[in-house]
Amino acid sequence: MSYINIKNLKIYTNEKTLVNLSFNITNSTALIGESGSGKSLTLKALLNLLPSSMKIDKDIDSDFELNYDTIAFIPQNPFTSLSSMTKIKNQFFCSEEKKEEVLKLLDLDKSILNKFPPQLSGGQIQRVVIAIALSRNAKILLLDEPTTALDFENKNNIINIINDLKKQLNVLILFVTHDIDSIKDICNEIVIIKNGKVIENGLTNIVLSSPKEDYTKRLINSTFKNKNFRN
Ligand SMILES: Nc1ncnc2c1ncn2[C@@H]1O[C@H](COP(=O)(O)OP(=O)(O)OP(=O)(O)O)[C@@H](O)[C@H]1O
Repeated sequence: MSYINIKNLKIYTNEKTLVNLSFNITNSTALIGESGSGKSLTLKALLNLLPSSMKIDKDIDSDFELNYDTIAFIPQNPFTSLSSMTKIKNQFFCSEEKKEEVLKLLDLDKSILNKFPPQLSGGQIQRVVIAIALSRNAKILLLDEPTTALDFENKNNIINIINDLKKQLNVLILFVTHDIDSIKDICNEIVIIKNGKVIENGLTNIVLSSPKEDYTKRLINSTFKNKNFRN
């Protein structure tokens, strides 16, 4: 299995430090925090997409180069990452065999290749975006709140699919969300952040069953409340 060791990541402007943290991704890591805690900036730093007004100091060790080919980014709103006027088959850049192989992994029928994105459901679009990412043989999936825009059924589908992929493929996962419920079965490690700093981290089942910090307890409780509300 590959690894990414974020020894230090500091993101700052002339006025203040927004993110200053370190954590490892050795299998599947969830990055959890309330709004404004620095989740998106951390992802953008890994993708080299920070705005030019921000400065960055980073010391990252990994056993592969982090670039467009090795990082697959699954955005919060997958609709924006496909071209709506282009058939799905023309949004892949790989062999026909590879297309069929990744569609199968994502439980998508190959008839989808001849459709345009607006003809698909939100859950199908999400899976197509992941299929395209996997067709590039990415080594890490960066998932930015991938369940937020989905309804309850599609959300469960995508969680099951990510879980299956994790078992079948040798791919690292960094799953960013404020919804702890969606990661508890996927990510073996959890990193809780607040104001750009790590508050608590460790194995998911341990942190969730005996959180040390009040902030973590609050996040867990709010997830629990939301779950009751949704059901
Ligand atoms: N372009 C920017 N210029 C200045 N500050 C910014 C900029 N983008 C984000 N910030 C600040 O950096 C901090 C972290 O923001 P970030 O978007 O990473 O939070 P987040 O955890 O992803 O929140 P959310 O869950 O709401 O998406 C916040 O205080 C935010 O106001």
